Amino acid sequence: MSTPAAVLEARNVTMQFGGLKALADFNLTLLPGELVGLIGPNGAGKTTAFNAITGVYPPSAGDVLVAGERVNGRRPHEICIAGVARTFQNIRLFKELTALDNVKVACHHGRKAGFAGAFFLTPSFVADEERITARADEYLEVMGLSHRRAALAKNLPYGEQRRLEIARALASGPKVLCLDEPAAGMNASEKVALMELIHRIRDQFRLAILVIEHDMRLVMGVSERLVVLDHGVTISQGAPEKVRKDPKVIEAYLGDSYLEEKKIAVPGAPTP
Ligand SMILES: Nc1ncnc2c1ncn2[C@@H]1O[C@H](COP(=O)(O)OP(=O)(O)OP(=O)(O)O)[C@@H](O)[C@H]1O
Repeated sequence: MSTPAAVLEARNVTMQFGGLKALADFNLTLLPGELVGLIGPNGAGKTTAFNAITGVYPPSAGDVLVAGERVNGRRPHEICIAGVARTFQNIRLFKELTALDNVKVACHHGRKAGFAGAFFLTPSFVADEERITARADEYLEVMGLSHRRAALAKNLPYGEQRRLEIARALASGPKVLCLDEPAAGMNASEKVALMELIHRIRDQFRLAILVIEHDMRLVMGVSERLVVLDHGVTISQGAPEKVRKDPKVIEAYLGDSYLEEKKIAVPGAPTP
């Protein structure tokens, strides 16, 4: 049985690459409107969790459900249609297209107009096209990019390219938005502004958002709940103030020397 109203569920999802278990028995339930941070040191399995959820790799074991529907084995675009959109750690825009066209491409999801409509510019095709342009403009506005609508994606400053990726993800009309390090490469004030923006789009579109972010202070400030991975294993989860004090999290991030220095006992660890 799926949890009522959950928009996304991962149940015991495991990703095995040869001898490496990059993700082990990963469980996650996202409700509409929840903003959850997925954190952990380098190589912890965060992107692997995203890849398993969004169909980049089919999970080696376990299930992924979108709005109660099992989506294991579906292709990424099919999972996107089911309601999960994502951005990537390395920006993946159509660099030679304008900002507007980058968003319009995503707005075309599920569009029925065929070749004939496009070739003969039938009235319904033109009306459809206008509606899509208007929608794409709205997403650009939400992300503060209206002034860049005609600019080629490759010519946008880095921070704006990241915001354009989010605009494009929003344009597919998702229930769940997975953001892989959306603030990477930004300066401190850009990061804070982006996190405020992520909060706003969550409220405006009533989205569930799962965000990977390395900046602990930032992600703790923006998320209502955190899930912490280390070596593919979920070592802690809960409210940021609880996770922040969890010795297992401190140990994973900072190593034993920090714990010894601060005299913090790790549950389950042998006493010296
Ligand atoms: N396609 C793959 N084939 C083999 N190993 C992989 C593959 N993808 C990821 N891994 C390995 O799985 C582990 C988890 O990687 P992953 O990228 O998910 O970590 P991460 O938490 O996102 O790290 P980072 O914060 O550095 O991006 C790493 O050891 C990585 O080398």
